[in-house]
Order: sequence, then C-alpha cells, then structure tokens
Amino acid sequence: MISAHTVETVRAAEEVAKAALPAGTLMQRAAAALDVVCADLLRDTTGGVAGRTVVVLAGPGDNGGDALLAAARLARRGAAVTALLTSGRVHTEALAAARRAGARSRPWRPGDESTCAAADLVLDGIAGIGGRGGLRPAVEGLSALDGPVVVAVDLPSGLDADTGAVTGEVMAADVTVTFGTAKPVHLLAPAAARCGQLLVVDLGLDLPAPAVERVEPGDVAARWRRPAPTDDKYSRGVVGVVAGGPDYTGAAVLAVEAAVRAGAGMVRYVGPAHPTELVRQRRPEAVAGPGRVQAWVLGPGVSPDDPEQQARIRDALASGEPAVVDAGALHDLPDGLGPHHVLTPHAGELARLLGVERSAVEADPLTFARRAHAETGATVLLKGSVTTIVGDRVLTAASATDWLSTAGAGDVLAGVLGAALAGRPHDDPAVVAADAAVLHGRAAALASAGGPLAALDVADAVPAALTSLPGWAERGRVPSKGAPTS
Ligand SMILES: NC(=O)C1=CN([C@@H]2O[C@H](COP(=O)(O)OP(=O)(O)OC[C@H]3O[C@@H](n4cnc5c(N)ncnc54)[C@H](OP(=O)(O)O)[C@@H]3O)[C@@H](O)[C@H]2O)[C@@H](O)CC1
Ligand SMILES: [K+]
Repeated sequence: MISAHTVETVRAAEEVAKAALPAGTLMQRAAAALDVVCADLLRDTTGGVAGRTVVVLAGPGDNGGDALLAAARLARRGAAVTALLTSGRVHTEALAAARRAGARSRPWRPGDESTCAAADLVLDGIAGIGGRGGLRPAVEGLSALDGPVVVAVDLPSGLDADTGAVTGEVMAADVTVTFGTAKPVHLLAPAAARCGQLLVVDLGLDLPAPAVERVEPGDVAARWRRPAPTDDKYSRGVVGVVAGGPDYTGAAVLAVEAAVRAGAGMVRYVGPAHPTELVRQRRPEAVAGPGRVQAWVLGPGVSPDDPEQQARIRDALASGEPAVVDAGALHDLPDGLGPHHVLTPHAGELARLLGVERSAVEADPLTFARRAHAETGATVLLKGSVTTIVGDRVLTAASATDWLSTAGAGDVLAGVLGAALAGRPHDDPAVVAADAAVLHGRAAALASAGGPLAALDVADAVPAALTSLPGWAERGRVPSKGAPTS
C-alpha cells in the first residue's frame, strides 16, 4: 500500500521530528533524495550529469528551499544549474548554498518558459504543501512546457496537496519526489495523473493512520483468497449473479465468466430463460436458479423496467449477504444498506444517484464518493481513471489501461468483486473492493497488451493476472521441512 497523509498531519509529524534533529536535517534529506533522482534521470536521458543544463524553479517557501539545496548538489556534480526565483521571497540560506556551489540565479522573467524548455531537466520547487489554487499568472505558461524532464519537488506546483481536484494551471511532472509520506493529491483523480511516477522518500516521520491509501499489486497477491486443502466449493464461496434480462444477455455471461475465473467455489445464475441458456452454454460449471450464496452480483445489464429481475435484486439486498450493486441495481436503492454492500457506479451513475452534474463528479471523485457513502451507508467503488473506494477507509486503485473503457468491462469487474466478497467474508469490504479493482486492471493490461481488448478477454485473463502479481508465486510455495538426508 502507498499511504497518504493530509498536510495538517504531515506538519504535526514534521514538528516532532524537527525537535529531535539538528536544524535543517529534514530539508537536507529531501535535497539529497532529489539530487540522486535528478542525476539518475539525467544519466538515463542524456548519458551524463556534468555539463547538462538544469533549471531550478524556486518559490518563496521551503519547497523552493529543497529545490535550491538540490541545485547545490547538482552543481557540485558539474551540472550547469540556473535557479529562477518565481517570487519576491526566497529561502536565503538555500539560495546562498546553491550560489556557493556554482549555480547561477536570477528572478523569473516573462518568456522564461523557453529557458525551461531548452533545459535537460527542470526541478519544480515553486510550491509544495503550502501551495493553493493553480499556478500564479506570471508562470502559468509552464503548464504547457514541452521537452525537458520535469521533476516535482513534493508535488506538482499548482495542485493542492489535500485533494485530487485540479482548480487551475498545473506544472505537470514526469517524476514527483515526495517527502515523509505521499499526500492525497498523489493518489486521487484527476490530480494523480499530473504527478507522473511517484517516489516517496522516508524521512523517519512518526505518522498516524493514513487518510488515503493506494493498493499495489503485491498487496493483492498477499490477500487474495487461495483455497486450502480443507476447502470445498461451498467454503470457497458461492456467488449469486442477478444480471441481464430477456433482451440483455451479454452482461450475464460476462459477470458469470468473471466470477468463475476469479476463483469462486461455485457461481449461481438467477435470471430469465434466455440468458440462463447462454450462461449454461458458455460456462457449464455455473448452476441456474435460486439457492444459498455467500455474495451477490446484482445489476449488470438489468433494466430498471424489468420487474422480475428488480424483484430479485430487492430480495438479495434484503438478505443480509454481501453484494456488488452495479448498473441496473443502482437505480432505486433501498434504505438499510451497509458496508457489505459495494456500490460500483461510474461517474455518470454516481451523478444520477446524487442529483449532481457528471462533470462535478469527474472533477472531484473523492468528494462525491464520500457523499454517496455517507448517504447510503454502503461501500462505494467509483470507477474512473483512478478507481476510488470509500468505506471505513479511503483506498484507490491506480489507473488501468485506457483500452479498458469498453462495453462489458464493468460487468467483468462486478463478477471479480463478487467472487472476492464471497471468499473473504471477514475482510473489510473496502479492501476487498480495491483488491478486485487492481486485479481487474491487471487482467485488462494482459488482455490488451497495448491494443484493443474485449471484455470477455479481460475475464479470461484474470487467472494469469493473479499468478503474475508480484509475490504470488512466493506465497504459494510450501515452506521446506528441511533438506533430504542421504
Ligand atoms: N513536511 C515535511 O516534513 C517537510 C517539508 N519539506 C518541504 O517544505 C515544503 C513546504 O514548505 P512551506 O510550508 O514553506 O510551503 P511551500 O509549499 O513552499 O509554499 C510556500 C508559499 O508558496 C506560495 N504559493 C502558494 N500557492 C502557490 C502557487 N499556486 N503558486 C506559486 N506560489 C504559491 C505561498 O506564498 P505567497 O505567494 O502566498 O506569499 C506559500 O506560502 C514541502 O512541500 C516540502 O517541499 C521538506 O523540506 C522536508 C520536510
Ligand atoms: K513543487
């Protein structure tokens, strides 16, 4: 997991750490990490460091101070460093250190965007966790910078560390080096896309529980339910699927296929005759008709005007079993939902649910996922470029391939999540949901291999996606009982 903490939390932890350390230690640790990252990037992109041109943008606060201390280190490596001061104020000691090491400096001038564009690398220290509300007008042109490698100090300037919302022009980065812990901005859509690759530098801060966490593939490998020798098909989890209808059959097949592929002990399809027949043809392993289940997948391909399927959804939601509440099941939510009910809307569906504009949800997904969680009591998994999950915790799953925005992809996620909920009744549903989203994204990457994909291929790629997770093979290995004797 990558943990993110709010600015308030980080500042409190920083105070404690500073009191126990010689003055300037944290800033020097930050600068040392920046120096190493920049030197590595320069070697990768230009073949060396000495003689390469580096522009350091230094704002008025400690973010600019970090950048200037890194400038000093890069200058000592022989890079040609120019510090451009973007504010009337600057961290004077750090500026003096950069000058002593041979960096040149001057105030930012109109047109300096071209100075930046001509550099091999630009280090963005305009503003960090003290930054608010988009780039200031004088440097707004930096949002369109094209050419050099851009490294953000702590976070891309123009963003607000505590939210994923983008409220103005931003200096997008190729790499963001952040200190102590990630901040919500690094993990949440749409801002996360402006951060590029994220590197977290440990400063030894003593931090409480995070505000937001990103689930990584290795976490999924450690948590995904594997059958034990004592398991049978029932103990592994039976998934009930209420999907499709007389006219919509594909969603039923996709959701069932995905639940089977994700490791359900058994899948039970409940629906009208036509989709039942198609499900049987595709997956003879599935059983048809009502019966006991450990989790439900409700709503893929179900019309709001289909009274029979809607009645089945109502009964399933009242049953007390965990459920994925998707698509057609999201139209008329009953009272009394709980965290074991996982709503899986995309932005348009969440907007309809809350009576707001879709663009508002897309601009700040976490705010609206939180609102839906607060209003319904359910866990909310909001699909998007970053998948945002809100339950007892706030979790994200990094963006999957853009090819995944295809018909039926949501039905597959619903099936994968249904299997996960059925097999992990004692785990936090928010964590289970995030794991399913990560696995779904990985299956999509395998099915796509950089090109178009079909949703059924994503379902079929789930077993390979699981076994390709970092740590999966190691976890499956039976510990040796000792070397054989001869
Ligand atoms: N936490 C830690 O453990 C450690 C933190 N460290 C570092 O300290 C950084 C925080 O430093 P900080 O508190 O001095 O704030 P910082 O981000 O430099 O902003 C300062 C000023 O910028 C301005 N400004 C605001 N918005 C702006 C915008 N959009 N565009 C342009 N300017 C804008 C505004 O001033 P104004 O212009 O309003 O006068 C504001 O007061 C942190 O990000 C990390 O790099 C490390 O040293 C290691 C340990
Ligand atoms: K910055």
